[in-house]
Amino acid sequence: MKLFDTLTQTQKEINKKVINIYSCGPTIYDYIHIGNARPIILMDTLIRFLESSGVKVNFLQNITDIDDKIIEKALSENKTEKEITDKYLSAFLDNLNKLNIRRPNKLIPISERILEMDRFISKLVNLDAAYNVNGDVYFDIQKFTDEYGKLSNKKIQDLISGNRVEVDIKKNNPLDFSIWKKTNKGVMFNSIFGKGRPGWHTECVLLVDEYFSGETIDIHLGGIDLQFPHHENERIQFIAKNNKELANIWMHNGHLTIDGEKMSKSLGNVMTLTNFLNEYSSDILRWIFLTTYYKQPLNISDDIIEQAKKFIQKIDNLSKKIKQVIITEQITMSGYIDDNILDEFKIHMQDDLNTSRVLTLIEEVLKDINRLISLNELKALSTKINSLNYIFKTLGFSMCVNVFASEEEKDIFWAWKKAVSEKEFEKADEIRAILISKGIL
Ligand SMILES: Nc1ncnc2c1ncn2[C@@H]1O[C@H](COP(=O)(O)OP(=O)(O)OP(=O)(O)O)[C@@H](O)[C@H]1O
Ligand SMILES: [Zn+2]
Repeated sequence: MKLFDTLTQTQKEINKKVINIYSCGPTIYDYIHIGNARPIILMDTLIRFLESSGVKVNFLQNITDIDDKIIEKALSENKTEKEITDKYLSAFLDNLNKLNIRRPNKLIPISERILEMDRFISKLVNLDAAYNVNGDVYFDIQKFTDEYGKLSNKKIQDLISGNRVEVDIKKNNPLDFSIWKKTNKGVMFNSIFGKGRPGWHTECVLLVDEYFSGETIDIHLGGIDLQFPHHENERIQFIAKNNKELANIWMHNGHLTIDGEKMSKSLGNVMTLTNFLNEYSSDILRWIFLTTYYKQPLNISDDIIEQAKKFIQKIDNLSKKIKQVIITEQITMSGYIDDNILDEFKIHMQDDLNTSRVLTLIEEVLKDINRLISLNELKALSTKINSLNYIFKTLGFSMCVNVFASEEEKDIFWAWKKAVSEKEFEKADEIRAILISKGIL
């Protein structure tokens, strides 16, 4: 399949039997918002599709449980960092369950890798790619001027003269970034450099390096806001240590916006995922994300939520209709799938996850299904419905169209018909309520 790579700004072919993937995980100091769910659902869609095509996926994700934001929150709430991270990690995992996310093969809290971090940073220092200033360790950009800035298409000189970086007298160069931070505040760890804690950019690259044994991985994913400096800094450390690219494909999702602005904790315009899922559903959020090319910004609005609700309602109504057809026409659905529909689905997904085109395909299949029902051409019905259900499952939706009616359901349905025809309206109403609760009417 083809996926867009930020580094080369091209669509790259990726056709392997085993695919290694890394995605930057959350910093667990607060509930995640629906913007944070965009890379999560994007990754889930990609992995589900790859696995449905027989690819073995090794998916690694970190949990940033050491960070200044966590320390600040712990201090402000008079709690330990662990109390904060335990609370938000369990909320995050609960969110993943409710979103029906295929779990990473490995989900590693960085606090479990401090020894390895020490070794990784020492290696960079020994290679002269980093330097220690009284217990603060910095990456030395000056040694990598050929490579630094390539991922985000920035020139080192522009970055310095653009005054985008704070001046720190301990650094050789204003762009050098902290990889081990000496500290006397908040949680800290022993290292050969003294007490401190790791820098965020090193957390991710260390895990990639360790878990995938220093080999270039296939896909690295994160939101576009992480492209610079976070991913640039991950990449340069990997190159410094291994003399090879970190990832073959750098995937970046566009922002979820609200009133045209990035949804972000710092701007205070967030809707937490928990609240969204309480009010709407995981299927509604998935549908909304699928409407737009993942690299484009996507604005969340009442309007798009309404459209999503209508879609889900349409599937629900169809499901009921099919169940009634199965009962009244006494048909049994086959297990066959329409290969043409599946082929088309695959072609769109292989085209850099052209999910909006997949939604159009779904609408076409729905039209076909309704046409077959109105013409009473029931033989071809099951292959269409099975194909639709296959697509829903592969995209991680929990909804599907009924293809079966139990004997009990059939009996209740006919009892209702009988009550209606015999004008026993009270009884008919009672049975009708049962049929509604069973999703038949
Ligand atoms: N509005 C958004 N739309 C899409 N992706 C986003 C959005 N905000 C954050 N992300 C992505 O979510 C993932 C987790 O990011 P991170 O933990 O840095 O977010 P955050 O600190 O909560 O962001 P913020 O403080 O801006 O709300 C990253 O891949 C990031 O790019
Ligand atoms: Zn990262």
